[in-house]
Amino acid sequence: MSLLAANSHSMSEEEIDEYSDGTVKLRNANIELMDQDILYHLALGSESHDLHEMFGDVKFVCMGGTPKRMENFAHFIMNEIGYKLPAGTMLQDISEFSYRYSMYKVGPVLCVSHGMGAPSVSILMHEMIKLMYHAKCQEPIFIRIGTCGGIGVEGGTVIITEGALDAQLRNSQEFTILGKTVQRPAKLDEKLARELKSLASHDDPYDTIIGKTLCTNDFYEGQGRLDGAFCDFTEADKMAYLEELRDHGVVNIEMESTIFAALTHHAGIKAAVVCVALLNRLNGDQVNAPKEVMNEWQQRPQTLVSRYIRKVLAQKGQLKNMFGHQGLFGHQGSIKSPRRFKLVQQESQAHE
Ligand SMILES: O=P(O)(O)O[C@H]1O[C@H](CO)[C@@H](O)[C@H]1O
Ligand SMILES: O=c1cc[nH]c(=O)[nH]1
Repeated sequence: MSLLAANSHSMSEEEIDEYSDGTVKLRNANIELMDQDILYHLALGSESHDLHEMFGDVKFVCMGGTPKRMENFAHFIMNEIGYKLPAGTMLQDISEFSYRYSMYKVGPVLCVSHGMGAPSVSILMHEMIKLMYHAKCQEPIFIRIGTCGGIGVEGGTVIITEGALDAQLRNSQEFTILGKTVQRPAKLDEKLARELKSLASHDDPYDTIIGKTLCTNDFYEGQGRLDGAFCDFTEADKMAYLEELRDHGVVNIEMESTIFAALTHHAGIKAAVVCVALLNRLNGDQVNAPKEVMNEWQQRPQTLVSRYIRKVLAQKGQLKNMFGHQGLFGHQGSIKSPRRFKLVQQESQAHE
């Protein structure tokens, strides 16, 4: 009998949406049969760390391209939800020794950097979904907090993705598995997108809109820029392409939404993408807003997501309960076998 047939946890496309206990299930029966599962790029392991103890309370997984943005978000959300670290402790990058991604935990919120583009996000998503599984997290929600180029929208506009399209305008992500092409739907949670939109305030000094997002594998030629190292098309070609995208309902371009949507959907995890536009691509290609302005713009998706997290926690009556929680320092202390943890670190360093 094949491994998949032998294991009741391998799930069909229909079943995965209907699991009843709220925990994340894996579509891979192999994992349960392994002695240990090393989440190599996170510097964590299912035997070396007590993942349930460390991450079992996670409800929100927020991701964005850069380690600094996610560290800032961790500090921001800590303040927003009134989470207190134990005296004398500070936020730590849990995945520091992977030298790949950064991860900060603030109570029920995990803040993780994902790097640029589909391959980087794909590796992280496999390990994050497995982390949710090992930790037995209940119905975690994944949100990407990103930046993008706007199409017909001004820099500083916040854009919630209602449909993620690949470079051929398909609402899916293409994978090559064992040499074969596989398409998986790039589905985000529509209700979550609407709920996020509803949390935009009339008092916000910027627009928050919902629209389709184009996801490319490149920042330059792939996004129709004239300012890459190479360019074999004219400005008129570029403008015709951007107008075509606009006619299709596309309001922004970035580089991770389809893989993020496809893998969360495949795992039965609700997800959303919220980005801020750094420029209006109809007006140019260079990202040239002053640093301070861009920093303030990048805060905007974080503010929207924090309103959502606060709302959910308030509904659960958990906004104030967090003061008594075990802080991050406590979680860092949940390594089951320090020796194994050292090995994971050494292995990570050896692959640097
Ligand atoms: O701001 P982040 O999250 O990194 O995302 C956007 O910025 C990068 C390009 O500058 C791409 O990864 C794109 O998707
Ligand atoms: O134009 C842009 C800006 C940010 N990120 C992108 O992928 N494209």
